[in-house]
Amino acid sequence: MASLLKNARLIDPQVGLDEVCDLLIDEGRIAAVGAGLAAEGAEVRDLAGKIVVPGLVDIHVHLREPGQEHKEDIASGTRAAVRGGFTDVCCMPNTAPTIDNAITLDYVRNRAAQVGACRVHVAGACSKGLGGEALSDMGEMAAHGAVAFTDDGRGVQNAGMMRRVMEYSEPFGKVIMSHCQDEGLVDKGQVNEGPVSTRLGLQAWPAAGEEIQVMRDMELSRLTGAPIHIQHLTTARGLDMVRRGKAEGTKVTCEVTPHHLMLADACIDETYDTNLKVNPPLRGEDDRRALIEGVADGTVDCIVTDHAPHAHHEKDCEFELAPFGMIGLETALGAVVSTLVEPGVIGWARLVELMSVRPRQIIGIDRVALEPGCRADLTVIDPEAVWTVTADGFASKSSNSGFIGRTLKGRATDVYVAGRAVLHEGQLTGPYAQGAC
Ligand SMILES: NC(=O)N[C@@H](CC(=O)O)C(=O)O
Ligand SMILES: [Zn+2]
Ligand SMILES: [Zn+2]
Repeated sequence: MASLLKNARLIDPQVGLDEVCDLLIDEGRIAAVGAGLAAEGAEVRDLAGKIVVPGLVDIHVHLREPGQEHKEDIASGTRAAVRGGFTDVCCMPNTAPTIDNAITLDYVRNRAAQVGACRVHVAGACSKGLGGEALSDMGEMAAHGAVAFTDDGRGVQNAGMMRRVMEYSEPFGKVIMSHCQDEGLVDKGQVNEGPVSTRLGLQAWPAAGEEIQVMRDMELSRLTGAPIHIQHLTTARGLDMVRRGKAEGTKVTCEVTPHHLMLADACIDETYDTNLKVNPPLRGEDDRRALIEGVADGTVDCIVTDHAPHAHHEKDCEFELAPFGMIGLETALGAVVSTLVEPGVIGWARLVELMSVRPRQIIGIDRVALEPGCRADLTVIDPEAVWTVTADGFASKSSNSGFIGRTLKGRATDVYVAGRAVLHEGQLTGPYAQGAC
């Protein structure tokens, strides 16, 4: 059945749209956009006060399937994504077994087509078992639908190996995503190296442990011609390197997470809250502010959650023993609206670029715009919704969020995938997007 969304503020910088009008969905596509639309037989929804944007896309999530389904699985992770307002996610290959071959990749894509609540794109590994030594089956994975390659969870340690990854993958036209971490420098670092690591008496994870690989991978991109996407960038200097690289024409893009934009290492003081143990670590206040500037000035290409679920018993231990990572799918939009849009750091159009337009471009999936003919993958946002994050309120199997107890403004109320409401007035509906991608 056709759906007519009336009186919403439609925002899409791709087509220069920011106005209150109507949008008609028919047969999975946008049929019309304009004022005073009518459609016989259509379900009519009054969305006065709401914002409608091209569906949000998170290109860095960990769905944990196969192998770690006690933390998350494709069904629960994509439900969390939809609750957070996302129509698409791109999942990382650090599963068990690693997604480093076409068979495991097929498994994830087929499973997502059966139980996924939204579209699922898959990043394959660069190296076998994330070992950093032997190339993965990149060609076969590209042929079977991988959208990117990354050893996320680990940095590729050997520069020669990273060069081979870039050279080998280049003909497949897939972006290499880089988790920048020099293991020699970082060693068993737990928190950012600085006053906080000293105060807490925890082993330090220095900024240089990240920046050295940011610089190295941009140089290797220049050498090979392969595009490089810097994952979860956290430092002011790293951001400057990307800024300069872009000015020089390097094929570099970068992402930041809501937690690195909103939280700093000082938050860990006294609490030793293991939910704040993430990789890369929460940095100092100066780095945090620099990242916000990078988001505002266009250096940062996109915002991703790095949704990294871990079970309660795994995080409920000494800081040093806890795994790195926090969940983020269900809090990302509220965190971005509260930290960036509400204070006027960015406007809504820039949010759409950061969370919808650029992510699609980086992983090379179809453009979605608010114009007739486009696929109706849409997110409806209540910009005035004020809500408090609670440990028992997640659709995710895990609740290791660093935002628990915080009050956020802005929340997705409805999500359409191919014209189907997979989230309706805040409720997950199912049936899910079959055969997604
Ligand atoms: N970010 C994290 O702290 N953890 C991620 C790995 C990663 O993204 O590097 C995980 O898989 O748990
Ligand atoms: Zn990572
Ligand atoms: Zn990650």
